[in-house]
Amino acid sequence: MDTTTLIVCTLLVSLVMTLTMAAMYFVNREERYLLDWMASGTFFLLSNIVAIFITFYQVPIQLSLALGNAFYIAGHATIFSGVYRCVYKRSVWRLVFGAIIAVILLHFIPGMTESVTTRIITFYPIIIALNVSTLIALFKHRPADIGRVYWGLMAVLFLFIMQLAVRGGITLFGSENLTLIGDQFMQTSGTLAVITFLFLLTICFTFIITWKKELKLRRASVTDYLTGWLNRKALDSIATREYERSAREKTHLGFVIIDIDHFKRINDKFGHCAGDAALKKVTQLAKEVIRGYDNNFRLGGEEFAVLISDTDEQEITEIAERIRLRILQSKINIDTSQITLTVSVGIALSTPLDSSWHDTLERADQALYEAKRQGRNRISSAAHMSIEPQSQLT
Ligand SMILES: Nc1nc2c(ncn2[C@@H]2O[C@H](COP(=O)(O)OP(=O)(O)OP(=O)(O)O)[C@@H](O)[C@H]2O)c(=O)[nH]1
Repeated sequence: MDTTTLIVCTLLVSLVMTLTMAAMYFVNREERYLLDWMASGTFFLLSNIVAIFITFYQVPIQLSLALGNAFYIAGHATIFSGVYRCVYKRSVWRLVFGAIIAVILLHFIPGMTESVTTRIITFYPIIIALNVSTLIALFKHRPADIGRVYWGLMAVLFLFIMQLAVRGGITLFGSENLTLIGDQFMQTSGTLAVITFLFLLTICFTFIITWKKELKLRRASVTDYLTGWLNRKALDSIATREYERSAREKTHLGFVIIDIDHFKRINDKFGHCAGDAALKKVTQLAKEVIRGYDNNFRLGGEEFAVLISDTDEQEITEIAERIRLRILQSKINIDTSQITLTVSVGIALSTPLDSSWHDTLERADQALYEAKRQGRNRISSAAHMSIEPQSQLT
């Protein structure tokens, strides 16, 4: 393939990458790493525009090469900065500017403009280092739900690094006098590798953003927007799963149901918005004393539940008491006032008589109403009440 066709093909793929990232950013404004990847496509595009100028016009060769290579390496640096921002929420644009300036300055070293081999030996390690850094950043950051999404991008980066290493090795250790065919082969294979790389990068980036969006939607569909606690839909699937596990492992599943006392008075006195803020604060306080792996749900209104797996009466009572005391001992700011809220708590453990988790929850609910009946701001346990599981009642 002739040089011009290759450059035009690379230019078009860079353009597609830039426009795809721009379109993605247009509909996902909060995902700012898309701007880095859009900049990456733009840098690759600019490096190809410079290559076209070098091919067709009499331009100052040293400056053109410096700019072309600086843009090309900036393209790789912004892939890294986008990935870094995507997984660590931090920008590394200083590195991008540093790379651009370093590459431009390196072109003023004597011999750099004249020798392709010197340029390959100088710049390949920089490109490899940037892509290895991207790979490491992805590899080190693998939260369970999203990690899989990065495997495709990691594979593409790995293959690109490998071909760079091989081509760099051939240049370094191969024949000193590259033939014209050898030269053309190196050039053609190198440019085709870049075209494939940019094409696959665009697919991987699009996949990452689409999947992240999908996960966000899935999470939102099971989360209560006000408190951030899980909603009833989530309760259904998580409680079913945990109940079946506890039955299999012959352990107890526990429910702690929390209900804010006299919450209606807060709404009546301070208004619904203040009531919302109080609900948020109460759930934050409770969360501080709930273990990270326990699931917490908003059942509706001012009623909440904590689902505790593999537990016993003593442990569940301690958790309930920690929640009650944390809320009781905290001052909650509403408008200019500071108020203290109390909660009533009902607890229940699953028993062999339960036919499903609904029975356990029902008993915890009845225990809660017992706590209310006894004067509120207290814990009541289904174990100390003679409540039959709902499914046993006729
Ligand atoms: N601000 C706000 N209030 C809510 C929300 N959901 C339910 N409520 C209010 O919570 C109050 C619950 O009142 P009640 O069921 O009478 O219970 P209570 O006043 O807490 O009294 P006890 O539970 O018997 O101690 C009602 O006034 C509801 O309007 C919400 O999302 N935001």
